[in-house]
Amino acid sequence: MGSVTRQNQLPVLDFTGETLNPSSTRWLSTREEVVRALEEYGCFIANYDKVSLELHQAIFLASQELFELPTETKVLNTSDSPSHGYIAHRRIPLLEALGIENATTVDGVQRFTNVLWPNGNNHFSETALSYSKLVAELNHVVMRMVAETYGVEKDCESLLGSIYYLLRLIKYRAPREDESNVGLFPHADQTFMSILHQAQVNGLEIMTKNGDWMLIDSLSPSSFIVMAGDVCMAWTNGRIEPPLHRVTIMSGSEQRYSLSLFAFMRDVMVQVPEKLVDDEHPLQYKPFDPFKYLLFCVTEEGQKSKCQIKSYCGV
Ligand SMILES: O=C(O)CCC(=O)C(=O)O
Ligand SMILES: [Fe+2]
Repeated sequence: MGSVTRQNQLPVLDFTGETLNPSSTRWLSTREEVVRALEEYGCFIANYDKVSLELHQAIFLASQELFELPTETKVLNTSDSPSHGYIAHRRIPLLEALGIENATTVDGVQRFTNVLWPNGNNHFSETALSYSKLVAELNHVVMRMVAETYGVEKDCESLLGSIYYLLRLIKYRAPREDESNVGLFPHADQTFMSILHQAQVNGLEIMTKNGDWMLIDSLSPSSFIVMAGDVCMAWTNGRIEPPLHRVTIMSGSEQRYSLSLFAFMRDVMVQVPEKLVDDEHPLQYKPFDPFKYLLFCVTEEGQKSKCQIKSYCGV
């Protein structure tokens, strides 16, 4: 695999003001750029200022406060779904993560807060909920733009109704001299779409189509990385491929805090829209249940697979 390029080559697309209005010309031009970026890189940087600087600061402060809780408390955040609860890998000692299931709903956030702070923590709940809702809006905009560009709006409607969001709060500590600097091994997300956001410390690297690792840096508080997942690849019949990405933490750096808002789907069968199948693009994926796909990924067969989504539902 190639070396890491420092240059941030990802397209930066504007999602402020007029762009967010579906009847504006900026919406139309942006939707073309969205699809071009997703087809080329599987991701792009969105400049999105609906998350204010205050909210950006508040959510990362809330995250710091959360990780300061004792481990006995953090492990109480369990889930039936793989990797949705508390993660502290022995294989990757630098990483610690907590997931809030149904993070765009009052119930989901309350449930999480009640487990971690039995005496309540309204400030945390309100911050996590506002953040998740605003970032989920960005995901909706991107999904609509993709659907419109491919002319498959109707097919997209049922998917939009079946989305649930997981907000994963992540903390990486810096490695000691004798430790590996792996924060997260190379992987593609099992989501439809993921929206990543970070505090000041870099570490995220994304693989380009020619096999180079590209360090994502110079991000501002209004920068969000919008990244396709496996389910999006299947739905678009392979047009949009999720990028491999990893996290590398420099020794001597500060702790790194990041957030992933994951769009997963439940109670729906994902099926390639008819319009996306033709002689040039023969059907590549059978209809599948994206929730069962998550369960497949943690089976022995899923773990061994080089491309899990193809093993699960590839034609
Ligand atoms: O920490 C990051 O920036 C990336 C996190 C990530 O890739 C994930 O949670 O799947
Ligand atoms: Fe990821």
